[in-house]
Amino acid sequence: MYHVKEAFYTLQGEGAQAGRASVFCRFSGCNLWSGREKDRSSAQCQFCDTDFIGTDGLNGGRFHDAITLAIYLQALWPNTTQGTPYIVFTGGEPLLQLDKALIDALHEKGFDIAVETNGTLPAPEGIDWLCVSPKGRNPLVITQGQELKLVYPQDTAAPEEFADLAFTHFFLQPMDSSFLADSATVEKAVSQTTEYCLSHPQWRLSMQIHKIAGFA
Ligand SMILES: C[S@@+](CC[C@H](N)C(=O)[O-])C[C@H]1O[C@@H](n2cnc3c(N)ncnc32)[C@H](O)[C@@H]1O
Ligand SMILES: Nc1nc2[nH]cc(C(=O)O)c2c(=O)[nH]1
Ligand code: SF4
Ligand SMILES: [Mg+2]
Repeated sequence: MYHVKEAFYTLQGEGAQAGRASVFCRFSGCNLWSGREKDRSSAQCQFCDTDFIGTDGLNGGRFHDAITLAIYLQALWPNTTQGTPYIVFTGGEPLLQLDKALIDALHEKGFDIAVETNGTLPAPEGIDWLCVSPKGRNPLVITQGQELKLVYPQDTAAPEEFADLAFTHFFLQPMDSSFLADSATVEKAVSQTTEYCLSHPQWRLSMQIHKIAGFA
């Protein structure tokens, strides 16, 4: 059984594929936070910007098997022959649920498959675009992929710790803390990130363009 918080068609807002038309499938649940505000300060990941509890979001629900979910997700892609269909699995932590059966079912329908993961769980085979976003001291079990996208700054996860891993692209994404009780300003995180990228040209700035442009 797959638990999906929400699913929708939008533009990828982050990283090297930013601007690309994508079906997003947000799985429910995460291994680094319960998703409840009362648990945030004791969670292994404390700056999450996402509601991933339950199945009550747009197009959310429980899906019994891979074929049923793949048909449901395919219907969110427009009826066109233009471009390669692209799906992004996120969450919550998608690697708690994404499996080979669902990957195979979507490949069969012509999709390229992207995953946004915290990198602490093993990935099934067949993912076309793997984006790992380390969280504090939580050890990575995935140390290679297409994209390493670090939220910056994090006290306990400096870019230098990840710079030698086998990723094609290295991004720093300013921490959005606007929703946190003791929020530092987002502008400060953006300027710190900018400074870091200017002095360490291996890294590129990833702005969350969906938040700037105001789409999902
Ligand atoms: C909500 S997470 C879900 C996927 C996975 N659990 C992960 O952490 O990568 C999706 C992306 O948003 C990023 N993100 C989460 N909270 C953020 C924040 N407050 N500011 C900037 N990016 C954030 C994550 O690092 C990740 O790259
Ligand atoms: N447009 C858009 N792009 C995104 N890239 C990563 C997202 C995520 O929440 O994983 C996300 C999201 O929620 N919306
Ligand atoms: S690991 Fe990802 S989904 Fe889980 S709490 Fe952190 S940012 Fe949110
Ligand atoms: Mg998001």
